[in-house]
Amino acid sequence: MQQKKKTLGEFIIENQSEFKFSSGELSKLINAIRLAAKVVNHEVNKAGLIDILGAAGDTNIQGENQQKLDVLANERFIQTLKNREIVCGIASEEEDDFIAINSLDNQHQNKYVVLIDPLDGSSNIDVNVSVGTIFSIYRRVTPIGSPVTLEDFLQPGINQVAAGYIVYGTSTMLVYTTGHGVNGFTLNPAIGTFYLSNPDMQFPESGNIYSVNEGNYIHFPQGVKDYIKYCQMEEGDRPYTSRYIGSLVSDFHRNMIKGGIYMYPKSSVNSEGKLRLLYECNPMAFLAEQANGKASDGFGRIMEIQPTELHQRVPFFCGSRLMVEKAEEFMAAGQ
Ligand SMILES: O=P(O)(O)OC[C@H]1O[C@](O)(COP(=O)(O)O)[C@@H](O)[C@@H]1O
Ligand SMILES: [Mg+2]
Ligand SMILES: [Mg+2]
Repeated sequence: MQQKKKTLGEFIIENQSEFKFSSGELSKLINAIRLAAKVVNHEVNKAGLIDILGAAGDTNIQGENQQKLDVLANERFIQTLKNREIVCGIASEEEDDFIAINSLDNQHQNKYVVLIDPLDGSSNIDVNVSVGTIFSIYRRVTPIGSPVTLEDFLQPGINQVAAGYIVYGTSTMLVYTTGHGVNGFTLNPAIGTFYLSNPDMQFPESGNIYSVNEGNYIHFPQGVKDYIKYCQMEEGDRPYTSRYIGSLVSDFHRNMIKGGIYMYPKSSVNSEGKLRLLYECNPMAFLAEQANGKASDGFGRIMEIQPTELHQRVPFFCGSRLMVEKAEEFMAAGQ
């Protein structure tokens, strides 16, 4: 049965023709991400057996204690991409600044930059709850042949050429889009091959799951408080069910399959929310929109925000279209 399913490698080649004047560079890049995903998956799976649990002892530019697995996943993805000389720059949650890839012999000839959240859901690493990796790919805006600059990274989400995530859960899946729908691939760990298990993934237009850290409730804007109350009221198809894993990738993945909304609003303690625009919100927004879902900062489209900083945060509302629109209504009313 599985053999009939297309492998990720086959899918990448078959879909290369979707890109006009394709040089195969994007295919090579997605292949490199596939490889790094398998390497990190292998490490994640044996987390309890080798010394990669717990804090690494440093803090990243977000002021967060880096977990050993944050650092390891960061190194694996960066090394895999560097070794293949297919990107001209990388930005990561775990790196203060972007990394310019200037290998001498190719004279800055590569046209893509990659932004990654190497390990998403870090608070869940030590407790064996599913975590993930998030990636976002842009074509550079500075001329090929010149060194990459910050400008190449500070692009609005609408410019993404590809985005995706890997979820290291009960099974390991790689889910991505190149602007032609969203497809999910499940890893067969026995042979190390990703198979197309979830073609053309779609958010149900609405659902009955809401995902938010209600521990922050008293700090939320009135609009969010009112929307949460709306979700909990006995009326129509409500109350909804509250599900919050604390890993954006896993909460998003579940809501895409079952229908639901994920929220990380701003609050009186996090003035811009917690999630990072460039390597968390934009890639998930691209996937959501490609799967008929919606992604907003509570008032407008995430992918139209013009970034100003590499690690900037934005409020995030993402999921089934009708649920995000309802949340936006409450945000507008709560102003
Ligand atoms: O513990 P909180 O404040 O609810 O935050 C959980 C959120 O923070 C994150 O862990 C942030 O991502 P990182 O783990 O990559 O820093 C999201 O995955 C998750 O949804
Ligand atoms: Mg994250
Ligand atoms: Mg992270």
